[in-house]
Amino acid sequence: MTRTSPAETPLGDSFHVYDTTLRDGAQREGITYSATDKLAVARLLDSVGVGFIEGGWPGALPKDTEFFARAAAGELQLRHAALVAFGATRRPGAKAETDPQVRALLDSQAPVITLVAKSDRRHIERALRTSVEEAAAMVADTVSFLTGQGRRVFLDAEHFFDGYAHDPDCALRVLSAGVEAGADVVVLCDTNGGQLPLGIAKTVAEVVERTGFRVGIHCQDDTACAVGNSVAAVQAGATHVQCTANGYGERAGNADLFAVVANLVTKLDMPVLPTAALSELTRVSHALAEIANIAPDAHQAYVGTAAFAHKAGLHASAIKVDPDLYNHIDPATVGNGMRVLVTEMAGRASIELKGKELGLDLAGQGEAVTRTVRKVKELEARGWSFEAADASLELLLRGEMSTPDGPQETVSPPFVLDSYRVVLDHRPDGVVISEATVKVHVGGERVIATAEGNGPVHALDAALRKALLPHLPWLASVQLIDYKVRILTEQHGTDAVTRVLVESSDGQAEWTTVGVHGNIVEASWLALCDALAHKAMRVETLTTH
Ligand SMILES: CC(=O)SCCNC(=O)CCNC(=O)[C@H](O)C(C)(C)COP(=O)(O)OP(=O)(O)OC[C@H]1O[C@@H](n2cnc3c(N)ncnc32)[C@H](O)[C@@H]1OP(=O)(O)O
Ligand SMILES: CC(=O)C(=O)O
Repeated sequence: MTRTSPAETPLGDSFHVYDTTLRDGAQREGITYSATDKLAVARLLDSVGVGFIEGGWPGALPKDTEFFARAAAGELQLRHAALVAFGATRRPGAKAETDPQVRALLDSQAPVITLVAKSDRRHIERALRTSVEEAAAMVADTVSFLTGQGRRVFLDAEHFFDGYAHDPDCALRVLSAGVEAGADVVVLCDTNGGQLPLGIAKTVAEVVERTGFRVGIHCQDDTACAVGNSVAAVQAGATHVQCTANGYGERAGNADLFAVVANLVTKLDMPVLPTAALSELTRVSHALAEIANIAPDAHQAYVGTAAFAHKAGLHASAIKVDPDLYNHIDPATVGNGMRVLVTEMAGRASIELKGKELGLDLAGQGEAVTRTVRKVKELEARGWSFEAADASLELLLRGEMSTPDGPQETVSPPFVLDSYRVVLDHRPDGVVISEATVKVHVGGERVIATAEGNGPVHALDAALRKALLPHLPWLASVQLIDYKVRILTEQHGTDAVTRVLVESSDGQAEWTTVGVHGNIVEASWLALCDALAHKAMRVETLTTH
């Protein structure tokens, strides 16, 4: 693996998208990548065409050493990116060629090496306990040793912005030492993440003008401005931007790769990724969250599942006319999609758009739409919530729709409840068992069934299945895959109501239903009944069309 610059990317070596998920991203609390995870992350990052992938710090972390060894042995074939090893310069007073950490960088066989160097006088004197002259010599010696060995070298100037504000000559001296010794890019790091966009832009522009060096940017997110700071730096002249997937990183994180590149491409018209890659961003962001074992952030800009989800009725009414009126870009550009949420904030347009999303023909259904809006608002005021329960909403809307002949098209329930009873049995041996009996009318018969379960809802579900299965064979494929309970104390003070969301699957589709009641078992029952009614409706639609 000898590539030292990005391949097959529109801007080639003139602009660098540099990813440090595997080094700085791994510094986030809660992330621990194995070497195998790292290889998988690198492949995904390469698939979206980032120019450089910083794999870690060989010699400092055994897993990183293993990652580079496995990459060099052929386990990592990168199509676009060049692989980078990260590490520190030689120690004060040492020789670069014999410093074990510098040797480990060389041994990693990475074609590109990023060296971190302190550029703030206070850090040099207090943390490194050395002089500015020696700090510059540490940089110069290490860069020239590594470039002499045929490696491309970038220099991460740690604490640059704070250091430049405190003592600009010292900060620039460190940069000059790197460039004069052969470093290609000096990366100005906002290590403490305390900067704001205007300040970043001013300093970057000033450094570019004063030095003429190729400048990169590395922003931490401690002011929640890492993405804005990175974009501002690029606008001010930086041609190398360091980011991490989903903004993973130490403390509050780093600049989010996906937001930074999407901003550069869609707002500044800079083709920093291969053309086809942009529409892969959402998929890759979620896949990387999976490997990091972190739930994807639904509200993440561009790639979150809620990034283009519209809840307010006024928004929906304009979106009905033209989605561009409330979307800052076409969501498909980044591989995402638009959704309309139906809640108490819905208006008629929200229901019309949701109906379209659900494949319902609402032409001539103006009254049904109005009634549905009213019902949703009334129900939500009592604790129901439809935004995550499309299946219950669809049943409600269909229930309000008229047929061409006039009468309402009621969604015929697959069974009619006579009664149910649940008892809890605390046995002498301490085992607690629930037992449920259901009495239902199904297929023209009255059926009674009893079953046990480890909780009341489990027992109820088991008894209902027992009663219905002989009459509704499709039930065998329906599984309850998620069950969420929320106690809504705010609704009635001490008289709390319970909201239950049930997610079901038949192996092909997944759907969510909701039930609300003062009693948790009844709330669960209502959600369960909607789940079966929704499946029955789909079975009926399939058999009648
Ligand atoms: C801003 C950033 O995020 S940079 C990336 C930081 N990442 C990490 O620290 C993760 C990996 N780190 C490690 O595994 C360990 O800290 C190691 C292997 C690098 C060093 O471990 P140790 O030798 O035990 O030293 P320790 O971590 O206590 O202190 C770091 C040493 O490096 C020195 N140092 C710090 N920055 C630099 C630098 N840019 N160049 C050279 N030396 C440096 C410190 O002065 C300190 O020296 P000292 O041991 O003489 O006091
Ligand atoms: C190099 C780096 O990670 C920083 O300065 O924040």
